[in-house]
Amino acid sequence: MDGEIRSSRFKTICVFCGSNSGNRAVFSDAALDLGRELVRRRIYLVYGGGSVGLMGLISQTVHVGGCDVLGIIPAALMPIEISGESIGEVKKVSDMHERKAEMARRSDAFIALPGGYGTMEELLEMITWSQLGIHDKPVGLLNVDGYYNPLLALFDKGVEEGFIKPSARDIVISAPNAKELLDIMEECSKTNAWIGIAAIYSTARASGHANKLGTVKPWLFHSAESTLVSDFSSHRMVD
Ligand SMILES: CC(C)=CCNc1ncnc2c1ncn2[C@@H]1O[C@H](COP(=O)(O)O)[C@@H](O)[C@H]1O
Repeated sequence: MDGEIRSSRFKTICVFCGSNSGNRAVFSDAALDLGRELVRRRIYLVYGGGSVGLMGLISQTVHVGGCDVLGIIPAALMPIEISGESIGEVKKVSDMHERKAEMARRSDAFIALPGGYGTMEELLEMITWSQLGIHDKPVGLLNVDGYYNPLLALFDKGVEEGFIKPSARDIVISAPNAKELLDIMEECSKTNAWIGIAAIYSTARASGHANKLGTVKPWLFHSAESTLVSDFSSHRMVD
């Protein structure tokens, strides 16, 4: 990563990630790298509010880099022996449901790093809310060292077996590293047609023609799904 500061279309991104660090350094490295990439683009972080696992690594990196960090944490997880010392601003909420709604309301986009059930549940909920038109914000998956390949294969199986619409499969934007993921998400959010653009990117990546994407006309791919109204248009960091 170069040190150059870049502006971003996103003011705030919510990152879902493991409360553990995983068994291999590649996962910690990816959390630190995503944190640095957010700082480089001057993007605020919304996260689960703990200092354990990958959550702690990314929040520390963004905070030290000088960008705002907002942890949203249910009262039951607040004791320091459970979640560790929180970093930056902390908002206490009553339960996990309120936490997710608050995270979604305050963010312009979502990214999932590797994690366990908690991370997968948060990711799946944001995908589902996008499918239902509850929000229209990009959902990114940082597929570190292929960690999420089995989940992506399950999504493909869902399409093949008729449980997931092909257009809904493209809600998830995945990439192997933070820079590539954020570049694609920024490109996709330029118009409301990001679902269509994401599909073009994934097809181009698969065929090795990603460098020709500069010729894509975003308006060609405007999808009906993308015009649905968002309940979460407000994204101020502080009430
Ligand atoms: C009781 C207990 C095990 C607490 C561990 N400490 C935690 N502190 C804060 N948020 C957490 C914690 N464990 C899970 N989460 C929530 O679940 C997600 C991660 O779960 P997981 O590690 O992927 O599955 C986080 O994004 C967070 O929203």
